[in-house]
Amino acid sequence: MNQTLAVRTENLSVSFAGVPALDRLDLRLAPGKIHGLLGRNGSGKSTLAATLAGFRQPDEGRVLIEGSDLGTALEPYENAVVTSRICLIRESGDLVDAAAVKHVIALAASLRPYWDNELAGELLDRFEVPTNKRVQKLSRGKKSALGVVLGLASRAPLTIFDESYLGMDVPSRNLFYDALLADYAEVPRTVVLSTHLVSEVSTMLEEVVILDNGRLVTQSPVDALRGRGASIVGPVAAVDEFTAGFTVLAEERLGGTKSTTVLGDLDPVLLAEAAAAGLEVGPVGLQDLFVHLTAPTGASR
Ligand SMILES: Nc1ncnc2c1ncn2[C@@H]1O[C@H](COP(=O)(O)OP(=O)(O)OP(=O)(O)O)[C@@H](O)[C@H]1O
Repeated sequence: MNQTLAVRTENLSVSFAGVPALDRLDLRLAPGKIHGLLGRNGSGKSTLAATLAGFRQPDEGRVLIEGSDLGTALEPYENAVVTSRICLIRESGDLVDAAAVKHVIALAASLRPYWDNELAGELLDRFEVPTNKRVQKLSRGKKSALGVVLGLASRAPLTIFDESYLGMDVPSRNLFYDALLADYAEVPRTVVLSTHLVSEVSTMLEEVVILDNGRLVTQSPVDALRGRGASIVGPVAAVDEFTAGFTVLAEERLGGTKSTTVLGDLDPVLLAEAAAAGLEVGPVGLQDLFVHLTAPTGASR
């Protein structure tokens, strides 16, 4: 049985040539959940993923990995006890180009303590990755699929997918999401999905971390985040009247009907007013909140 791992960062900072890529991050990733690591290009997602996985040493602060079988919290950098429990799959794949797929799989099977070979075989079939081909002969999408297979079949207690599935087409990405959810239900583990395809993954996520320019914008359960706003749907005039004075995140019109997404908590009085005006109130979309929270300073929303 896998032990799931919890992750904590304290004042975590990483810089490149003096420019911070991660700036004093204090994070907590609860064990056994699917976390979304969201941020715009260059916000620090890959740097964070690599640092959590022990590929990179922090310049300041630290990463601590905690699990019931680890005893004390341990730092992952150059620590095989911890890194054997972590699998980071990056978009680059980190694959040996000249090796055949079957040899890549055999190597992973020999290195990964929680590896499930049956699952690997099933997934290779499902993603139609040819096992006799060399990695360098695979299309970008099939290379990504191979990365996804390695990540899922590793069944590592902390599994991080750093935009590793972006090279796959939509049906293949959907296959990945289904396979991840099914296997996660069978073998719970801590999963981090780094992405900017927020709307695509939003229903799978339980917690999100949003980065912007290396800083933590927010860390929150998805439900709490979605409660930070509301979408109001109904006749155009009624929606406009109701939403006047709110910060508007997004608007969409279809004929005489309008959907406006606003920031702010709707109290019971406002909810009653909305119902009386014939308006439907729903939670805010994660994508709209993400765009708002990471908009360049001064952008008008
Ligand atoms: N090896 C490196 N050398 C120099 N600068 C780097 C290096 N890696 C990352 N950076 C810089 O650190 C910052 C964060 O980059 P990072 O790749 O972590 O962001 P990201 O959120 O993963 O971006 P993307 O979504 O575009 O992949 C960027 O400003 C980037 O230019």
